[in-house]
Amino acid sequence: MRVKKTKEKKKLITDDPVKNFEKWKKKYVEKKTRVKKAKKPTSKKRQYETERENIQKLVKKYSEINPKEAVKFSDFPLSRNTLRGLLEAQYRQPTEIQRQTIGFALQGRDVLGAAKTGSGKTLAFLIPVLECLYREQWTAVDGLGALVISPTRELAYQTFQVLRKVGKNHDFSAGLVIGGKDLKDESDKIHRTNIIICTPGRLLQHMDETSTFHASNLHMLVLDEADRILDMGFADTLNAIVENLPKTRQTLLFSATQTKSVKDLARLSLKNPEYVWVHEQAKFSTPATLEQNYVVCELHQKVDMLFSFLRSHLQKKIIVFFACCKEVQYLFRVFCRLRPGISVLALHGRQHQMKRVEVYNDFVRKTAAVLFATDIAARGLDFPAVNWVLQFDCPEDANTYIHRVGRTARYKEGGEALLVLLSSEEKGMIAQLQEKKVPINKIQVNPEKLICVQQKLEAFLAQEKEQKERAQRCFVSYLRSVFLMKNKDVFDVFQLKLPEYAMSLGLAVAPRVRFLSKAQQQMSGGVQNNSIAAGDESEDELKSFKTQLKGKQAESELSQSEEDDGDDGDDDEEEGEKPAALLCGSDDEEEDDQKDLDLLTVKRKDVFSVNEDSQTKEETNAEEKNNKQKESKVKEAKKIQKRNFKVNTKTIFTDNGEVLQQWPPLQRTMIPKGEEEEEDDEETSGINVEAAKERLRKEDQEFDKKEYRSKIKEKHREKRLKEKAARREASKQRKEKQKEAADEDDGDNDDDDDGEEEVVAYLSGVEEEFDPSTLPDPDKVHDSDSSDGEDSDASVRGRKRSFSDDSSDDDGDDVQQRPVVRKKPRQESTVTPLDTGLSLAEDEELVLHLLGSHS
Ligand SMILES: Nc1ncnc2c1ncn2[C@@H]1O[C@H](COP(=O)(O)OP(=O)(O)OP(=O)(O)O)[C@@H](O)[C@H]1O
Repeated sequence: MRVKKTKEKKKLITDDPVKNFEKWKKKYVEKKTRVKKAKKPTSKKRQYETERENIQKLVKKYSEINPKEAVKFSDFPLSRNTLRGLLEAQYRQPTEIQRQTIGFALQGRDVLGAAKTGSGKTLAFLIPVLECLYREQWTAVDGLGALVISPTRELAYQTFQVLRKVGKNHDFSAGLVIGGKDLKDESDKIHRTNIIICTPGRLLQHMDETSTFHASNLHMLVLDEADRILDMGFADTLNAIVENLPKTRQTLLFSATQTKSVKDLARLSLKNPEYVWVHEQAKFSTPATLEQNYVVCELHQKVDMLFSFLRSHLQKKIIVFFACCKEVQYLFRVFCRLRPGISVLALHGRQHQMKRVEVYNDFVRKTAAVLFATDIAARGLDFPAVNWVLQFDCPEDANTYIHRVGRTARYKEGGEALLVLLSSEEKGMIAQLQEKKVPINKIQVNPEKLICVQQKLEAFLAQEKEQKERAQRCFVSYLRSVFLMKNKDVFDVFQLKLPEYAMSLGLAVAPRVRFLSKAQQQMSGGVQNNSIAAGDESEDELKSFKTQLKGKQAESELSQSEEDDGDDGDDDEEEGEKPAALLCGSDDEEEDDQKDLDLLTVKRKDVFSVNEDSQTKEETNAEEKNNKQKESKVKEAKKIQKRNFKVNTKTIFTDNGEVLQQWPPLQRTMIPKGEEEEEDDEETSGINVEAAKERLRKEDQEFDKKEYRSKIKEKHREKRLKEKAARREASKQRKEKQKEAADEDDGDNDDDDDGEEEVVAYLSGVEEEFDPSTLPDPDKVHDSDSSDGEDSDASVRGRKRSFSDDSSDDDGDDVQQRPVVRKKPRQESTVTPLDTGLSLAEDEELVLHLLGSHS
């Protein structure tokens, strides 16, 4: 049946193809328009609606989140893009802090999260950030939606990298806003950025200076290392930032050492925040996989100890923490030269941004290396597989200790930490650590295993003045950092043995540390009286020093120190005095370092000029005073010069009463003594400019005269030589003619020998007036191009040899050059005709007779 039907159909088609085509076409067009109609409007709507439906579904689930049941990230109501990002970055299961905080954050609650170092706090806030903007369907035109503030550039950079990895499937734009980068470039893009990871100083700078930048739409604010950002160092900056943010935002605070200060939290206007202390009930506040020890040693043993430690841990990845930049700078350099057998890197706040990133990436990649660092590397940095953290200098407090050691033993890995303490620091520091639940054991250093490097350092310093200056700055800077520490139970600068410490750095003598002697004076209460007596020190110095002694100031400087733009007091000082350095990441270390050796100067507390009034007044007063002083000194000097005073004169007499000058040494002049007009001027070390000019003028004249005379002499000499050569040539020609006439075989070489030296001298002396006609005939016997007497002797010797030994190989050239001469034996050329006293005819007869008788 079926076969029959198809046959009939085929027949129909073949019967009327046009009809069939029309029919098919009609059907096709109908179908196409139907599909078009059905597809076009609904597809757009559906996509939009699907997204909204998805979001609604997710939001509905928020209230059902049970952290205990969340084993995988997919157990949380997260967007598909976020889940894909996590999976692609190999994050499958949430850590404890992530499990406990993500739910609250998704629900829109303010969160205070605390968990041990290396426990995954970064993702605990980045996931809610992504979800928040996804929920709002954020786009570029909406501007800034979420803000993450980090205390250091390196940490901001690291967080930015994690965000890029996890959030790569979303369409939001993210930006890294930190100091040391091109401000203009940032300004151009910042208004289109949805998520900003930043350091506080740079963010505030944009808020102040970039007109297109505003944060009025901000939905979420995150403070990473919140306790650090909320402490005094950033207080003013943070207050200013918060003022620019909308109050309706959600705020998340994370740290391993979370603040509970109500006052701090009030500043952020948190609304009913959720406290999440993951390890509150834990026995210890540091990772369980971390082994911690400390040693007590003398200050002057520390460098040897560090070197010995490195020598015995060559295959490890180590971070060494120091108290200040200049220690890192000096010890990094000398350790590179000491070649401990492991690569040494340095990271501190005085490096240019490019260098900082380079070092950071370098250390991330390396499997065995040691990084010398200040506390800019103490918080948050996630260098993979660090085996050891060595604290060369005692940390400021227990919290700093916890963050420093937290650079190892991260996320289930193991690690070791060693703290080096001075005996004066031991009691106070260990008590603090115990209070913070840090398990730490005391171990001993084996003195026999210590490698002494002092002599090598001394040798380096003897070779390089720059290194010596670095050592001096390191010395002063360390003492200053100890001096400025708040906790005086732990840090007592007056207990330190300074000469020994200086020697351990390779210095022969301990540099003078003025702030210490002044502090001592002040402690003994004698500063007021002494300040008047000490006439050599300016009032400004004294004033700045007094301010320095005020604890509050020091505190602020120290806490400020961790910000990326500087990590010890010096850096802040640099920033304060040169705001430009903050913008371009300037590294003007030498100039600033010099100050260390001189005097401890006050650093600015309010780096961002929030409390401008009182402070700037003080500063401008001091500046004005300084300028006035400088001006008056210049004026005074000019006055002295005008009055022709003799300044700085020191006269020493010999036993015989003759005047001796020791310093400055007498300047030797070309002018004979008798000609000097103002000879007595030289007795002074001051300079009489007019007299000096006059003397220079005379010396120039004298020099010109001498030059002129020598040129004239030279010309005369040339003339004489030319004449001589011409005479010689004439006599040669005459002789040749005579010889031709007298005897064909007569030789003519002898004269040339004595003149050869002079010819050479002539050629080299006055090249421009060279006259080829003065040269000896090249066809004659001349075998030497020699230009000195010795060579010309040699040529003579060579010629003699060639005459005496024709077959000699050595003289082959001579043989070729002088075929004619060699045919004639030298003796024959000297035979003179015998004078018989007869006539020519008689002589002929006599010869014939003799020949006849002889034959
Ligand atoms: N869910 C996860 N699964 C696997 N690894 C994770 C997870 N979360 C975080 N990590 C890894 O753990 C390490 C530490 O994470 P993170 O830097 O966020 O710790 P942290 O708590 O912020 O440390 P710190 O207190 O020192 O800042 C990182 O290498 C990170 O990749």
